[in-house]
Amino acid sequence: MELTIENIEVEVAHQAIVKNVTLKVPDKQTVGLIGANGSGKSTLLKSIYRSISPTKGTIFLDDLNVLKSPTKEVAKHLGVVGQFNELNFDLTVEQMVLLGRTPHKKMMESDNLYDHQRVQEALLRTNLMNYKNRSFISLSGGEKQRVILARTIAQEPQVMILDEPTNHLDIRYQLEILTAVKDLNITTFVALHDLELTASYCDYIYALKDGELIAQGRPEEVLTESLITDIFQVKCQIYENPITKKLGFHYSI
Ligand SMILES: Nc1ncnc2c1ncn2[C@@H]1O[C@H](COP(=O)(O)OP(=O)(O)OP(=O)(O)O)[C@@H](O)[C@H]1O
Repeated sequence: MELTIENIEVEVAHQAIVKNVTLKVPDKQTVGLIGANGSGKSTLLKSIYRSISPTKGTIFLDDLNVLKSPTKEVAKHLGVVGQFNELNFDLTVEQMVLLGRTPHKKMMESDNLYDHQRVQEALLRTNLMNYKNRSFISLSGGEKQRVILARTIAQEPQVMILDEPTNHLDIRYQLEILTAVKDLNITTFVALHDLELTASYCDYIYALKDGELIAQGRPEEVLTESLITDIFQVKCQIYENPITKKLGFHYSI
């Protein structure tokens, strides 16, 4: 399923935060979104999953008009791993992951064997089998992040949006989470701060500055020393990592 965003503008308090953004995430590709703090990444992602209404523009999942379709219809196809995962009420990890099945259920329909199988598979993929009876609010930030990913996997979306999914995660889980997402082999649009992870996991990258897209292309095309200096206001040297053979970055001020 392809995600197509055209001419999206988002204003907050009469100020343009996202300015005329047009982009595409092709079927089964992993596309990254990079930009400094405050550049508008979360706001753009929120407009896709309808947590914020854009003032202008269109968003399509293939030919499904996201901004004009019922939320439940969109949720059958679009999964989200957002930045903040706090709850005011408590659920076990397993119950939390089971919530991912909600878009596929009719009102009052009970959970069936297929739903429970999806939950078990999601718990396995995120290494959470031993946590399934734990209370969600007692978990660490990184554990919560993995539960939210498991919930999204159980949802079986064809398109996934992730806003800084590696926040709170130690190195092992950063790699595990991104690998788990990649293994789903679905259309993925992900905001990331870590440029090495971005370079190794993304097929294509968009760079946002002050709400505008200023570059796009394959990682080695977009991640240049001058672009990184422009976006993040740091000096940067790029090298080939001798072990991974992928892009490595050295920063200084
Ligand atoms: N509800 C709001 N009211 C006022 N300003 C807002 C609101 N939401 C976002 N902004 C502002 O919009 C800008 C973009 O914020 P956004 O969260 O999209 O940035 P970001 O690129 O995701 O940043 P980060 O990397 O820090 O997560 C920021 O300057 C932020 O302060």
